[in-house]
Amino acid sequence: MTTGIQVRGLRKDFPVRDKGLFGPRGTKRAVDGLDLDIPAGRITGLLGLNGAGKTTTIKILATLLRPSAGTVRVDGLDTVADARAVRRRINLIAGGERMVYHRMTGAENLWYFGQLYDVPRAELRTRIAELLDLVGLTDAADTAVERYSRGMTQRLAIARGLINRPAYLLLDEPTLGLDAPIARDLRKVVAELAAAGTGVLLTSHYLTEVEELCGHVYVISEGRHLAQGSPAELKAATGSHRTVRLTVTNPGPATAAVADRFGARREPRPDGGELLVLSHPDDVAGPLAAAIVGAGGSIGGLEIAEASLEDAILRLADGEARALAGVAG
Ligand SMILES: Nc1ncnc2c1ncn2[C@@H]1O[C@H](COP(=O)(O)OP(=O)(O)OP(=O)(O)O)[C@@H](O)[C@H]1O
Repeated sequence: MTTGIQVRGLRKDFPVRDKGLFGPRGTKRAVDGLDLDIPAGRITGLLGLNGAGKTTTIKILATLLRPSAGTVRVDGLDTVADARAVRRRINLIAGGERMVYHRMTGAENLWYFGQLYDVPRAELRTRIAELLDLVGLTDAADTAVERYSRGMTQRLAIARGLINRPAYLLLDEPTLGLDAPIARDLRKVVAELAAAGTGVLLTSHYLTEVEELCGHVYVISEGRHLAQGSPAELKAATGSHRTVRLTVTNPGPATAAVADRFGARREPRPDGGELLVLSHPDDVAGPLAAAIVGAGGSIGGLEIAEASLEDAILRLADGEARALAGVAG
């Protein structure tokens, strides 16, 4: 049996009316021929630009929407033909959406969703206790959700997403609006689940989160594939480099020549010093500093900023905007 989630040629068209309720009918293509592979035991990222179609894709994977064309297979099962069996294998946690019932207590919600996911009753009671403990809601188990804070509600949504011990977990902005310590705990739980074999698909606007968790990332734009690779590969492919900032307190012609030789930009400082800024794929901070000292320069400060996935995505977005506008990159 093939394991993992395979998305092939996925397309989703939504019917829309151009002008108001009685305007001409048209279609909005939200997803346009996507191929994705989400293996078990890994965290795969899905990042998007320009109304990318991430939420639509995730809803199709979760069997909540039918594709207009293409297929999604979960451990070989089709999300349309075998929807029930697929639902037992997957679960969805969406930040910012109403995933739980506000009139019920936390424990009642988990009981309800546990039954919906066919969790055996004998197992359900202990499972609920474990999950409430995991998300720090044991003390609030019997409080109605309408009295929960936003963070507590989101934590309950996380417990709900794990109630059926899903083989695949779909996370759509799971840390949206969460306090930093809770977001950090959630990242830890997700990493542990993946290490234990769960396949995870993660979308997040917090790119440091994606960079920390995801081994492989797909970048999509307007429903189409734009790029894929590990965060390191995406950074390399887009030329996103680490940046070195070195302050020379006594700049002169000799240090300027060194800066030019390394291709560093020189920025005068109000105190008479000079800031050298250099982006480079290699670790050049040491050689640059040594050459400056060798040329009689004194170093007032040295900062190294690692290239981030955010830089890479911004570069991809920029390239995409140029392509859309017909400007040569
Ligand atoms: N039910 C719908 N009817 C018509 N158009 C829709 C519908 N749902 C989504 N769209 C459109 O499809 C495109 C993709 O939407 P989707 O919500 O999947 O994107 P997204 O990548 O999740 O975006 P965001 O990051 O802003 O949440 C958008 O242009 C959106 O307006």
